[in-house]
Amino acid sequence: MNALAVTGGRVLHPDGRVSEADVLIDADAGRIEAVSEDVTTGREIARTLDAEGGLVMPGLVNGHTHVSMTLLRGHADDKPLESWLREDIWPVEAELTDEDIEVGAELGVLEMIRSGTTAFADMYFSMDRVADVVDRAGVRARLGRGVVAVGKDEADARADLEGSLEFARTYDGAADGRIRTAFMPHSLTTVPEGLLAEGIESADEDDLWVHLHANETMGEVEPIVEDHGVRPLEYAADRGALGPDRFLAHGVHVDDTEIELLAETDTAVVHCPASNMKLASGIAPVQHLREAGVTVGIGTDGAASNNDLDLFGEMRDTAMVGKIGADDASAVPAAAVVEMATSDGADAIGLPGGRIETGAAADLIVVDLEAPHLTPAHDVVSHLAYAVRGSDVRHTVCDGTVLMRDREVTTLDAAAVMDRAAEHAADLVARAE
Ligand SMILES: N[C@@H](CCSC[C@H]1O[C@@H](n2cnc3c(=O)[nH]cnc32)[C@H](O)[C@@H]1O)C(=O)O
Ligand SMILES: [Zn+2]
Repeated sequence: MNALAVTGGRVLHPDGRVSEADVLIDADAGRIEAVSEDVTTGREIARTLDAEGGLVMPGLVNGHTHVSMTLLRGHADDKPLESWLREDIWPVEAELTDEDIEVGAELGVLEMIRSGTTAFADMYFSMDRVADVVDRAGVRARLGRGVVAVGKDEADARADLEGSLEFARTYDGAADGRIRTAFMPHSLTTVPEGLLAEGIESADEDDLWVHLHANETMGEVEPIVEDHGVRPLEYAADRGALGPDRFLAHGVHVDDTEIELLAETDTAVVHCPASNMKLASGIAPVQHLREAGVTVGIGTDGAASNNDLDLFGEMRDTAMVGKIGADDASAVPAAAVVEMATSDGADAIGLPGGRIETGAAADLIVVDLEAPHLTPAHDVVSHLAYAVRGSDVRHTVCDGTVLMRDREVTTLDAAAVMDRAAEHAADLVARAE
């Protein structure tokens, strides 16, 4: 066995307990072999990661993003979804080249590795380039090409749809299985009903997952109710968009019947609190969704509506806005938020990881707990939800491979990635003006 040992720290167990333990990893198999005190005794250990003064926990799962949008970080702020997309984002996205997308994905993945995210779900264009970055950087991802029909003629919209299915078929299982895919219609209002139903039927024939934005703003809910006389998620269910191998981003404006429908169909929701606050979309009923038995993950959404990809910030936002939304300070407690960012997130997007236990995927991080803002440590789980920042992550491991050691990313050249991204972003915005 090519043994990697994470030693000297405390471990966050799947039941939320924290205890002193080492973690033994089979680096070739990408699997956790043992979680116990002193895993090194009597064993030949090829490499060690020092977790002294730190917490070993599952790598975080960013359940919904558009990773290459890092190039648009800070480009257009302070607007609601519809006008933000149409007036600011889509015109710039029309100028994106394949290389821009690759460079933006490198920047986003670099940021995620440095803030403890080991898996993410991504919807964007030129996804072969994003897949290449995921492969090189060593993270795990569920990737899909977004389908948008608005502003396109029938032939172009159909080509977009075929492209999404084709990408999903071709790349599922790539990067030694670290890449999984999905058919990704953008939303219920940007893809017409015929195309939506047809695309989902084709996806089902090939056992592909499905991911879309749903019930993000009232502006998306109202036209569906007006045109079809049903709530958006009833409309979605009738077109095959709900089920255990599907997940929705946002789910902000969902009523009781829709929450029931999500639970019955075992459809997961990825909550994106920062994006929902920044675009003033509304407050998702996270406590209510969880109580109804819906699997809820957490996502940053794109960097243009966040504006970072730090899932620790997102955990804090999830707890805070969850309480305001429920008008109850005991709603969405720290432990729930940690679950949503780890095991529930992994389940929501259907990737391995999210648990530190024997037999689980070796996707884990070490969080440094020795810092003023983390002192005293009455309750480590509380710190994870409320006080830890992405910059407190010391090491990041995915699929048994060390992606960051002592804050040094090993799979990407951080300085070069940042330079290239800044240059491409400036050119991109200049072209669009
Ligand atoms: N093939 C499609 C690409 C769609 S990718 C996904 C899209 O989602 C957009 N997006 C980013 N954040 C959000 C959000 O919060 N809600 C809805 N769409 C978003 C993003 O800008 C991108 O255009 C096309 O030809 O247009
Ligand atoms: Zn989105």
